[in-house]
Amino acid sequence: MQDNTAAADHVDLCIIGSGSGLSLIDDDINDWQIALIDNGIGPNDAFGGTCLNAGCIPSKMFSFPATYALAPTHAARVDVDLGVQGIDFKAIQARTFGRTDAISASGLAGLIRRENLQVLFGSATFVDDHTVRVGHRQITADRIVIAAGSRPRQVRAPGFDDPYLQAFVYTSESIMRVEELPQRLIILGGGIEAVEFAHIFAAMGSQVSIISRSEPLLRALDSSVAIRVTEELAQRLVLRLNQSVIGLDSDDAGGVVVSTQDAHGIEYTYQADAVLTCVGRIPNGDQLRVDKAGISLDEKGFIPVDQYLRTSVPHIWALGDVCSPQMLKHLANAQARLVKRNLLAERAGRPLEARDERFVPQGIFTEPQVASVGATEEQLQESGVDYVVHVQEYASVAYGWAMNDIDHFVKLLADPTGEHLLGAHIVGPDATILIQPLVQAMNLNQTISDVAKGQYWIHPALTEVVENALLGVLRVAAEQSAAL
Ligand SMILES: Cc1cc2nc3c(=O)[nH]c(=O)nc-3n(C[C@H](O)[C@H](O)[C@H](O)COP(=O)(O)OP(=O)(O)OC[C@H]3O[C@@H](n4cnc5c(N)ncnc54)[C@H](O)[C@@H]3O)c2cc1C
Ligand SMILES: NC(=O)c1ccc[n+]([C@@H]2O[C@H](COP(=O)([O-])OP(=O)(O)OC[C@H]3O[C@@H](n4cnc5c(N)ncnc54)[C@H](O)[C@@H]3O)[C@@H](O)[C@H]2O)c1
Repeated sequence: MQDNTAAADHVDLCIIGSGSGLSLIDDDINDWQIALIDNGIGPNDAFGGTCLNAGCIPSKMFSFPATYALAPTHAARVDVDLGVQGIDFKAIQARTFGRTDAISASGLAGLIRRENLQVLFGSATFVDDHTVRVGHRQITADRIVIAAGSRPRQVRAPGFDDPYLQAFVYTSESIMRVEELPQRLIILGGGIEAVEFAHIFAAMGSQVSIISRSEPLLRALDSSVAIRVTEELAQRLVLRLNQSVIGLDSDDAGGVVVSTQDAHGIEYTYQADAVLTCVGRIPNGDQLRVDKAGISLDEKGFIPVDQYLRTSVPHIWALGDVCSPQMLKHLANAQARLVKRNLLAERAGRPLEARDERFVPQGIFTEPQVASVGATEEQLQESGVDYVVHVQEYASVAYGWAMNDIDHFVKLLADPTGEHLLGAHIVGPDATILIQPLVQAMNLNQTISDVAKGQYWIHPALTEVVENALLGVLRVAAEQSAAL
């Protein structure tokens, strides 16, 4: 990576982080001198952030072929006898990283050609609110954007800091580049990464066990969805729930032993060839010395930002995982677009634009797929908001019959008048696609009636389950108000 010491030490804009921060750089700000600082992702110190190098994109390039491995089970439901001859893990690795590494390299090469941009490789720390240090350079900037992302949380238990044992421990940044497919893989954690990687590695041929300190998996989701996913994964994987990890040791056969303890103090041991930690991510603000710029982190380590994505220091902005607990790429991208518009607005003396993050959807690419937007039923109950609920089974529509689906559903939560959705949760095939009209309805303030009745729904496509879910929740609301 270029570290051009002849370049100016004062710039108009300094960006920390080459993930979503990269999209700030385009021809609209060609008249600004820009510094972009990045310290790289994963074992290769890859340029371009998490999504491209170790997150959304490679993990989905693994999970798509993994889903084929379940085709025999799905096919058997509709009287087709399929066999999987095998999955070529090395070929999937080569195809995935052949593509993402090339995009990372060409993206960097394209940036370096920009005359108004200097790219600095290393870890940025603040010296004061206008000055950032990277290696031996100090860059002063009129404005700074912090887009430094997050990193995997480490497990704190005896053995996890042992250099010999660390060779067996992987995170999302290293597991997809593992030299050999582990025969026995233990995944620690019960969240999104855990269920996505469990699906991938079980399909590739590893014996996968998930160890989670709570129950069900995906506990932050609507509980009916979380329970459904947990039940289905339990049919294919070993689940050890409600157990806390208390240690890691070597075994006599060249592997490792993970020790756990349950709520009653009973201890268990599990042998593995590799351990993947999926116990959450830590925002990287703590490594930036933001206090030197006059910024304090919140109690969870995020950089606080206002409705315009400005930090407490008006010329320092933040976006993405470093300031957003949801940690989702489509949110980081939207924030980068907003920061860009606000930088231009400020330059032109126009009013700033506020963010709208009421209805940020989420898709989880395990088997079964999950998608959700808005409130869960538990959140509505906790906050005392009145609601009506309707669950529409895939099995209730013609395409669900064609699939012979018996397990999956769309769950809608609406205000008691049946006018607007409060939450939508889907578990089952193509959930991440089926949710989109509901995301649209909530973000564009469309009524349930308009979305359900104001358009043609293709017959007999699976989207009819969404249409019927909308009609169903309208019916429940009407019945409830008639009963009052
Ligand atoms: C396995 C996995 C799968 C995921 N799948 C999905 C998905 O399917 N859908 C989805 O929406 N989201 C997904 N995510 C989340 C998504 O990847 C992140 O929300 C998103 O990439 C965050 O973007 P960002 O720009 O905030 O941070 P990043 O893309 O991480 O960019 C931050 C950059 O800053 C650099 N940096 C950090 N500290 C410093 C410093 N001090 N100095 C200089 N540079 C620094 C880092 O090296 C990095 O390049 C996934 C995440 C993981 C781990
Ligand atoms: N498809 C997607 O959108 C996608 C995919 C992967 C990751 N991500 C993003 O990345 C972020 C991180 O994912 P994740 O699965 O690591 O986090 P998560 O917050 O979804 O799950 C973390 C899990 O680790 C457990 N945990 C936390 N601390 C622990 C400890 N000390 N010991 C044992 N268990 C512990 C939690 O109980 C939870 O089950 C998420 O916020 C998510 O938005 C998104």
